[in-house]
Amino acid sequence: MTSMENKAASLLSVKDLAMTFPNKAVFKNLSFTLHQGEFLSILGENGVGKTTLIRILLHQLRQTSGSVMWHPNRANVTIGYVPQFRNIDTEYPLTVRDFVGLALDHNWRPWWRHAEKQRINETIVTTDLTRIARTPLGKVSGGELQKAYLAQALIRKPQLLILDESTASLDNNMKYELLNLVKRYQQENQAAVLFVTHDIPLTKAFSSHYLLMQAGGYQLGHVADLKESVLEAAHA
Ligand SMILES: Nc1ncnc2c1ncn2[C@@H]1O[C@H](COP(=O)(O)OP(=O)(O)OP(=O)(O)O)[C@@H](O)[C@H]1O
Repeated sequence: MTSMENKAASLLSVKDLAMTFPNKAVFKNLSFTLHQGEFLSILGENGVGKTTLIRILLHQLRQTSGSVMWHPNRANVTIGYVPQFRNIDTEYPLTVRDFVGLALDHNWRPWWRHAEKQRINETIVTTDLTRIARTPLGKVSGGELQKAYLAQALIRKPQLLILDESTASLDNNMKYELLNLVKRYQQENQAAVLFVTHDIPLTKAFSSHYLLMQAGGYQLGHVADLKESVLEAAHA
């Protein structure tokens, strides 16, 4: 995690970050560096500030103090985001393929250019959605829905992929299936991953590093160094 330990180029440096809401100090003095190709799991009890951190990184919230530096700069770092699972309307009319393509910026043109069609097709294949590409999103299973969100997040080839409890509520096979797709993308593209989770086995199986957020502090390290007592404390 530290720049000494990792020779890859850094993508994101968070320094002395603090966030205080009017009625609550969430975290302070949070510092870490995320490198290209790194898979960082963000762990911690409910309410410790994991989603708040992600919202700051996504510019949805402004931190109270501290800095977030992107390399080379924020405008040149493409981010993909996969949300937490939630049910969608069974009448939702867009097909999986159209839903995946929604994230392409096509300036309100009502058709896809050839290169865009190719990118959609490629992404559908790499996320294992070919069989259901023409199925309305409202008719697919929970695991397939999360794969469609992943495909939508991957379509612009992000250098950083953020998963905010995206595997919660999936069955165990689906969790592994989804994260295998994430891992393959990460490795083939030297992308970085931030994975917010309460799932310790998944952290161990897929991430290289962890950030354990705790009331009043945090721990940062290699997943091999995660201690059982720490895991239990994190497993709220
Ligand atoms: N916009 C807001 N205004 C005031 N308080 C907020 C706001 N957003 C979050 N909080 C509070 O900040 C704390 C951290 O919330 P956050 O959602 O970041 O925690 P979390 O670690 O992601 O929790 P969980 O694991 O339950 O998702 C909580 O006490 C929450 O109630």
